[in-house]
Amino acid sequence: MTDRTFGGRLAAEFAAGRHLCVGIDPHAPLLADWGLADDAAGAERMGRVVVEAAAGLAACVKPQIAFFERFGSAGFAALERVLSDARAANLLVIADVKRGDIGTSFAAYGDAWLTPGSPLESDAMTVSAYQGFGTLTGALRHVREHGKGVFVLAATSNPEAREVQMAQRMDGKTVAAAMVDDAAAWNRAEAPREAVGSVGVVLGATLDLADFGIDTGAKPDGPALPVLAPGFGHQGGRVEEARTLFGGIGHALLANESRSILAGGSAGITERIRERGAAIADALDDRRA
Ligand SMILES: O=C(O)c1cc(=O)[nH]c(=O)n1[C@@H]1O[C@H](COP(=O)(O)O)[C@@H](O)[C@H]1O
Repeated sequence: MTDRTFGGRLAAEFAAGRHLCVGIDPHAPLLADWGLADDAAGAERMGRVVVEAAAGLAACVKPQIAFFERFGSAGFAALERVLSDARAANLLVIADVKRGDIGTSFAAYGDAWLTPGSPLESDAMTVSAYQGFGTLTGALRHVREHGKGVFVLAATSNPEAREVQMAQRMDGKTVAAAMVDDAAAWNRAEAPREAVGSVGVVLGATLDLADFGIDTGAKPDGPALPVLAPGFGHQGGRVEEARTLFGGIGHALLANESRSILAGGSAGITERIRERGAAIADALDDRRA
């Protein structure tokens, strides 16, 4: 295990009992709730307050880029300042960008979000491999060379996902299970001695993963597979059920909550993060990687 890899840094968070990922999703109604304008300055203020509150309590933050992107260049400038605060606070950042494209174009997305020193530098990004796992090569270079991470969409929390993600790939696996297997295989091949891999998957906390052909019975061979699990809180998933939901695949689980933590204004946000962090840590008590 090394803190020069994303997986190593995740392992350190888990060892400290931190499994919570706090979403930074400046929805218009939430900004109103916080007494903030629905503009780039409002989104920046929310982001920076969340970063300050999450430092030391959560494993990571996950800015949802769409809520910044809607303000154009001002939104990206705001996001850069949020990311810079998070780096200064030593908080892991997963950029929720869900990028995917043909390999050459996708590589530019990887460069934007994962190059050390880039204005948008993050520790990990969410990616879509529905154009083929091989298109991810450009981002995987940053995983290998710069200790970055990626989370590949596998079984997402939204109900519309089933028709695509339950479909069969040419090898007979469901698309969702194929993403899980390809991510785990990359970690086994590239970092066999790491306790936790640097390539993870997104699995919704609102799902029965067996429906998607995903085996939750046993821990996959090799490094533990990082699982970013949105869908807790507002979408109905309960952290108290995390072990039942993820079983053997949940050895390196990051539970994301956004609206359930952000709702209610800025007052009390530290307490809400502390409480949600304790709830997920309790639920996974014997699961520390
Ligand atoms: O990749 C994601 O983060 C993601 C995948 C998924 O399957 N479901 C999902 O809700 N998300 C994101 O996770 C966050 C969930 O927000 P809340 O429902 O407010 O907790 C949003 O930013 C979503 O875009």
